[in-house]
Amino acid sequence: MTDKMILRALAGETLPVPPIWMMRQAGRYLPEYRATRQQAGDFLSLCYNPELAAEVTLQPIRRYGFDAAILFADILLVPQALGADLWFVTGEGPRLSPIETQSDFDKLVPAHAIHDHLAPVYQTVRILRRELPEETTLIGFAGAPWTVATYMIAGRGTPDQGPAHKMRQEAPELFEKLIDQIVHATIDYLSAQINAGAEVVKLFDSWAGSLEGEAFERWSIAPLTRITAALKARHPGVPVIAFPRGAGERYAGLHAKIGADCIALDDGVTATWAAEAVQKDGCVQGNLASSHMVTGGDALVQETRAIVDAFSGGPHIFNLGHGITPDADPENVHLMIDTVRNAA
Ligand SMILES: Cc1c2[nH]c(c1CCC(=O)O)Cc1[nH]c(c(CCC(=O)O)c1C)Cc1[nH]c(c(CCC(=O)O)c1C)Cc1[nH]c(c(C)c1CCC(=O)O)C2
Repeated sequence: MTDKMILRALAGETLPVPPIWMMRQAGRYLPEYRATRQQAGDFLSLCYNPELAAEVTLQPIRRYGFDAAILFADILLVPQALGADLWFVTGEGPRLSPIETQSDFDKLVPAHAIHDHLAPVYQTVRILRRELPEETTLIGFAGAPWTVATYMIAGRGTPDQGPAHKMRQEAPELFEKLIDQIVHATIDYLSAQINAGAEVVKLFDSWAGSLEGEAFERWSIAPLTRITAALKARHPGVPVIAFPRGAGERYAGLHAKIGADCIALDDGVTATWAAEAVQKDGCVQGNLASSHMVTGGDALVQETRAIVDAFSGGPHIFNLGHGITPDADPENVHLMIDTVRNAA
């Protein structure tokens, strides 16, 4: 039996104090992150510099003693490894060469050919397994196919994922080929992260909520299920966390459908509802609104306690409902952690 709290929760154990980590815990709200990012030059150079990527991964562990570290990288490294151009525009976000036609798609490399490009990421994982404290779990991750496809098709972030919705409706064969390619690349990528030392993997489907009805099942849940099944076949015993953000009531039943060990919840659902509807099937992660990391105070303490309390009857990993934002106050993170660890 492992001593690592995150692995115990993922195995279905109800713990007296939930383990805790935070999405985007290595990020711009931390002065030490901003300093290392500047040393690297820019965000992508930081992602591909194993020593510095490991350093920023470790910073929030040193500062806060979280129970898990998440590999520092980005979901858009996979499209880049598949052959898309990728760059970040300061203050605006990512830009990629868009996939609009069959001939754009034909220029991508095969899924198995991504590893040379992604080798620095695997090296970051190896460094982290050496450097992390014994009690800290290392989480690897990738974007889910639907979310990754929304960026590849539009060539940027979009408010409504319009271009991807248009392609799935108007060029379904091309869209399906693209999803398939990302499914295969993601299986290989996460498998390589696990071989390098990742102990848990998480799939981020940040835009799952924009899919409705049958499309949600087909383009969010089915790819998550395929990836999870393939990873379970190759790496039995390595837990998978699935995060179909914005699923709302459709979070119910997802453990069984996806075959995931844990379902990560955003703050669009209440903890009391999710304890009944989702946690009854297995471990849940979440779901404090990240705005509390900006505003702090009594509201943060009350809401943190309410979430810990609602999920206290089953396996739970405390987290935010989405990533911490650059305007967050690092002191509020201490307040959240102290509240979680003293609330039980
Ligand atoms: C959609 C998405 C992306 N990246 C990611 C998602 C899915 C989760 C989510 O919905 O937030 C996931 C991600 N991005 C990053 C991580 C590292 C691990 C972590 O600390 O959580 C993870 C897990 C680092 C990052 N990825 C990015 C930053 C900020 C870059 C910087 O330092 O300037 C970090 C720390 C940049 C990024 N990367 C992406 C966008 C849209 C942006 C720009 C928006 C922004 O600036 O916050 C794509």
